Amino acid sequence: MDLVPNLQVFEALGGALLGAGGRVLLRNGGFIQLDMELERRQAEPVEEGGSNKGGPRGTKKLSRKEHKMMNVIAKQMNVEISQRPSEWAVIWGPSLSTGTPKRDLKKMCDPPPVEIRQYENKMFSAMRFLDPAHAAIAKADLSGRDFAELQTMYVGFLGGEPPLESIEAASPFKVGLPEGLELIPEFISEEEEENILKTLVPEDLNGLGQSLKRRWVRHFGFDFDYDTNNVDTTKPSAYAEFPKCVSPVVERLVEKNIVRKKPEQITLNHYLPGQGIPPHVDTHSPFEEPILSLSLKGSVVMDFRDGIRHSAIILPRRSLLVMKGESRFLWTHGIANRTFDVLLDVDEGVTARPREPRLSLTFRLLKENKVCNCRFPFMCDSQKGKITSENASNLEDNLVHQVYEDIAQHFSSTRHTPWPKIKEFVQNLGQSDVLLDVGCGNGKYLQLRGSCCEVGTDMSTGLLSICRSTKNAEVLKSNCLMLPFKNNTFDAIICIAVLHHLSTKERRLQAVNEIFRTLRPGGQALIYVWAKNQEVDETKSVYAQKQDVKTTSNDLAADSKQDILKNYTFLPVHNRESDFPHNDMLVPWIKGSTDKSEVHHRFYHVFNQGELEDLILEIVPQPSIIDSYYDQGNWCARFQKTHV
Ligand SMILES: O=C(O)CCC(=O)C(=O)O
Ligand SMILES: [Fe+2]
Ligand SMILES: [Zn+2]
Repeated sequence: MDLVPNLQVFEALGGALLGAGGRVLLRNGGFIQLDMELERRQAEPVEEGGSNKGGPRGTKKLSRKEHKMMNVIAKQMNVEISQRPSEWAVIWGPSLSTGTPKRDLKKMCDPPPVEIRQYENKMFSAMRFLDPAHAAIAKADLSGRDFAELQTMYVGFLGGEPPLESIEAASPFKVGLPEGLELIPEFISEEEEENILKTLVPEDLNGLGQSLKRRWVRHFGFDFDYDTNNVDTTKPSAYAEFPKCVSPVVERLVEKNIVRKKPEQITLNHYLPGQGIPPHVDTHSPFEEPILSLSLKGSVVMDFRDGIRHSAIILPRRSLLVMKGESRFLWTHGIANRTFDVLLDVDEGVTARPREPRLSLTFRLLKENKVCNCRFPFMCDSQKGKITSENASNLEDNLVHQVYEDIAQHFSSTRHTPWPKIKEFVQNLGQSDVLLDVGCGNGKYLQLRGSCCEVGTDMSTGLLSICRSTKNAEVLKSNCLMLPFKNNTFDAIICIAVLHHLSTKERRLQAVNEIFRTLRPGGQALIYVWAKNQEVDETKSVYAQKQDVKTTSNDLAADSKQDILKNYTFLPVHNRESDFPHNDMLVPWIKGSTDKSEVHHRFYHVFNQGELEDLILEIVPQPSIIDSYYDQGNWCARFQKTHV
């Protein structure tokens, strides 16, 4: 019997999704711990009758652990565990969470189960055998064995029937098709596909494409700029001509009236298993509807989301996806970074299917007037409200200052540990150096040097009183745009996680100017701001790793404490599943326990790489930046005021 099933999937898991500590990235962006006991187990001596690899473990230990696992499963399934063999058994390990197809699970048992049920985001599968004796054999064979080196399998018997598989979990259309979406199967023939794949092989396009974090892209007609999410129509792409192999496709699009004119722009995306594209809406103003995506080489599940609605749609190879109406302008579309998809198979029911490499061609039609008049103003770059110098101060009052008043206690309770590099900066100052902390919050960077002269400023009265009561710190209420200090006062200034709450560039410059003005010549300042990019070298920041509650721009007002948000529907709400798609966003703060939690939204301007340095260099004469780096989701810069 094959005891290491589906190695391929697991290798892929290990390569792409297995994070530190044996964590597996879930489809919803969270993590599950693959085997919390792995390290402990390996350190333990092997009991009699057990081996550390492959074979069943010491029976006593096994049964204790197994008992625990079965209790967990029983609770989740709402089915009793039976001590005696029964026709239904449950196995911990191979499951939808590990991307194990049912056929692989069948192969592990001899005799095989006649039915398998799997559940989304669950680490177990239920198996029905023809005879309870077969279930007993499966338990004897599999319980306590390693599953592809990653975890131990446990098997138990069920006292009743397990829940039915939820069709919801993997239905191609969880909530039905988004309005305006159409999928045309077999839009191109196998020969046409082969012809395109022969010409557009990513490896052959040396230097012509762009390697993005999670996929490889190349543009035809006009380049697509991922910073602005727009095309520059004044500059045709270096490869303006469409390749000949796509001509039949373009002609067919017009012939079949799918488009009213020939598309002017094509984006080629190439995805390896584990890769994807973050949820997004193609910017409205540059492109008219429809937007088209042709799938080649491999199939994939594409997720459409509209606030709380989610529709997962299988895109078979050679099919054409046509996005019009709501599906074009309102719903986001994206492909999760995973090595397998969970889907509903006619024969197998809910099951996992390993991903294959996939190539897609997105066809877009340029809009002549570059103005969109769609019905979804809050999703529309043409109709969105804007942050202006007139409303910026109000916006910060409502979406920053007021929020920190409301969450002061809870916020402070989550902010204990000083970050090492900031602590180091402060502790390297001389005993007589005077330090200013602009936006000091609960004062976690104050008094790291014993009783030195330090001043903190903040806009939150709540946080300032925490500074006073817990540290007896010298703090005062003041806006970083207008520091109440004379020129050239401080030996050092820190400004941590403050500038990203300012809503226009002018105001961010003003704050840097205030830091520069109050710093003495020769003094140094350290600034931290939140980065748009929350993942560097495949490592997510602590923020990006946490699971979030469901909040989207559309149910904004619904579960938020802030009535005022109606005035700011043009600001999208970030959800942690994806990178920040925009620089200016609302970030939810969840206050309280899960069932009685309140959601507060704070305004953030997240910084692009290099943006902080550029800001500093507009104010501070060169050479001044001594150090700049990325630290846990933040861009950081240290500069010195040169002697004048
Ligand atoms: O790969 C796909 O089918 C989608 C690509 C896409 O959404 C895009 O390029 O904007
Ligand atoms: Fe797109
Ligand atoms: Zn629009």
